[in-house]
Amino acid sequence: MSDAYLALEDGRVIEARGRAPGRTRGELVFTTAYTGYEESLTDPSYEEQVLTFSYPLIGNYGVREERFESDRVHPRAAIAHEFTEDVVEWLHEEDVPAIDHIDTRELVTSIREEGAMKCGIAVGDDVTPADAKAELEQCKGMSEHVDIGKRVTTVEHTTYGEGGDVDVALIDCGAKMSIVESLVERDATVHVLPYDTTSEDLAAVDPDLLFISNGPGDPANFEAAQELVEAHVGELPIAGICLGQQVVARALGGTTEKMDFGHRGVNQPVRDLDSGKVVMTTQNHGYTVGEPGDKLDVKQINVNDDTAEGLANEELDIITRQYHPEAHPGPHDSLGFFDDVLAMTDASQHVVADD
Ligand SMILES: NC(=O)CC[C@H](N)C(=O)O
Repeated sequence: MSDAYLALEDGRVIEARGRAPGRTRGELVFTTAYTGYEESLTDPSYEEQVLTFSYPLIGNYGVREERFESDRVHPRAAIAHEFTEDVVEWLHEEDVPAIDHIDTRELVTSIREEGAMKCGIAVGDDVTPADAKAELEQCKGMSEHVDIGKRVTTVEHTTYGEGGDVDVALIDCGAKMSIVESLVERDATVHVLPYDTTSEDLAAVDPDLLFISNGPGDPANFEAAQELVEAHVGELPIAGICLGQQVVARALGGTTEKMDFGHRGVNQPVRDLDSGKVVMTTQNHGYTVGEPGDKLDVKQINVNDDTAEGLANEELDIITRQYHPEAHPGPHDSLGFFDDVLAMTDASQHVVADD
């Protein structure tokens, strides 16, 4: 008998050691990041997912709030080969089930071979394999979480960096705090606005730049953000990170598709097609832009699988990234993205589209 079970969509039930109790379900994914567990666990893009760490020891440098990317833990459960007491205590307080003493190498291989899959987890003194299976049966696919934006967005307009040089409207589809900080550090005033902000709401802010944030789930479920991009393209410079890139692409006639197991880690190589330069990037996504549409050019690609990592339209003042240039966690290679984005707000550079 064990005190923790993980039921997988492929029919297996795996025994583990229970570290934080509870019963839950979600899409089982993995990250290869070897640092940054505080940032990953508080990244809103992990909402409705169960996060497996492929790095075997998680928690070796403690838990500090100043590293958090949001005010709570977002994955529904966490899995590692070994969690330290610090992390276990934190997940316990946050009511997030955690399991370890599990063969994560084998689990990650299964996800790579079979794709991200639904799972159910049951942790506690009296749990049985049937409890984990019952959770699995109730697990929805990612795209079925149509209201996912509501659970991760700000409720009201919040301003950071008052009195800055430019006003950025950041549509919060589940934004990481370090995106806000990266802009404020560069003297922007950041208006964090709800995911369902309308054009009328945006007019009240009168921003110099429209920025669509990262966020969880299927970009097709962020219709309001897509409509904002459609309404303001050519009139405002537009930027996007991760889900933001996907939303911008969809708004301009592009398509998005689900990947088999996604990209999650801090060493994803990306090639810039103009310069030929390769940078290491932080990533966390399960969807990707398929066709960019005829208004956007693919400017950067993933070295491993050629998927679109950066899109742009210089005349319309649009730049997006599939990866996370804010680098929390991860390498600082692409922090210059924020300078490029803010440079678009320079009126002398901004050409208004005439179609
Ligand atoms: N980090 C993100 O913004 C993730 C984007 C989207 N939810 C995906 O999984 O592809």
